[in-house]
Amino acid sequence: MNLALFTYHVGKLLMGYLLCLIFGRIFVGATINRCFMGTAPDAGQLMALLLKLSNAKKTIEVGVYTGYSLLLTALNIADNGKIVAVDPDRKAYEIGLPFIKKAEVEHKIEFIESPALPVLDKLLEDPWNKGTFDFAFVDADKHNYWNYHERLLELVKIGGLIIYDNTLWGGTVAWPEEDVPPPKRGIRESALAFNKAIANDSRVLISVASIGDGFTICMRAH
Ligand SMILES: C[S@@+](CC[C@H](N)C(=O)[O-])C[C@H]1O[C@@H](n2cnc3c(N)ncnc32)[C@H](O)[C@@H]1O
Ligand SMILES: O=c1cc(-c2ccc(O)cc2)oc2c(O)c(O)ccc12
Repeated sequence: MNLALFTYHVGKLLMGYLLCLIFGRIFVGATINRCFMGTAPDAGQLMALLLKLSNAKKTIEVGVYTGYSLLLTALNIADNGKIVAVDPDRKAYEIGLPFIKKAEVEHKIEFIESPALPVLDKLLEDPWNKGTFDFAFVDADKHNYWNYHERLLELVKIGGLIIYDNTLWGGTVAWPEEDVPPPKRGIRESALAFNKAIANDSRVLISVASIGDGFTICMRAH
């Protein structure tokens, strides 16, 4: 990577970070210093379309943060639809909660403050949950995506959808490792391993949409 490109990327990151701090303080009264973590709006639009097209009612979200994708899901499922939304960070969820309330969709959400793996395992203990979810969205700790995949495949119905965010990780999955800034290398490795594994998984059909930060759209085939 040449120096100009590197300076451009670092400058963009610093400017985004500063704007997050300033606007977070002014508008929300709290420091939202990781606002870059929200799902990209173009990817969000695709997700809204898929929720509507698939007529999703019973859904799971792994990784809520301040609730952009959660609100989007709540707005695009039926009024009697449900979202099991899991994140260990309740404080972040509570920053977005006033917007969820204003949109009058809070009744669709069961927020569970916890890491997701034990919650998914608990759901799987009840055989009535197996094969009953229409839709799942995964946007959490990237090194656990395969662990989520194994569990979610048992929870979603045949024909149900699972979307994984950040599977292109800023495009770095296609770069030579030496061009990738060291802080991005760990998640890049996880993304590469996940992408390879899911591409070889005969239980699913997938499409990697190069939208936002990379959306792997996955349908349980059998
Ligand atoms: C990228 S953010 C989610 C963004 C959100 N989907 C949106 O559109 O605004 C990632 C979230 O994953 C959560 N997270 C990290 N480890 C987790 C885990 N083990 N289980 C569930 N959520 C986790 C973090 O607390 C963080 O809120
Ligand atoms: O920069 C990030 C970091 C994450 C992230 C890292 C570690 C975790 O346990 C959870 C999330 O997620 C991101 C993300 O989803 C995104 O769209 C952009 C950036 C990041």
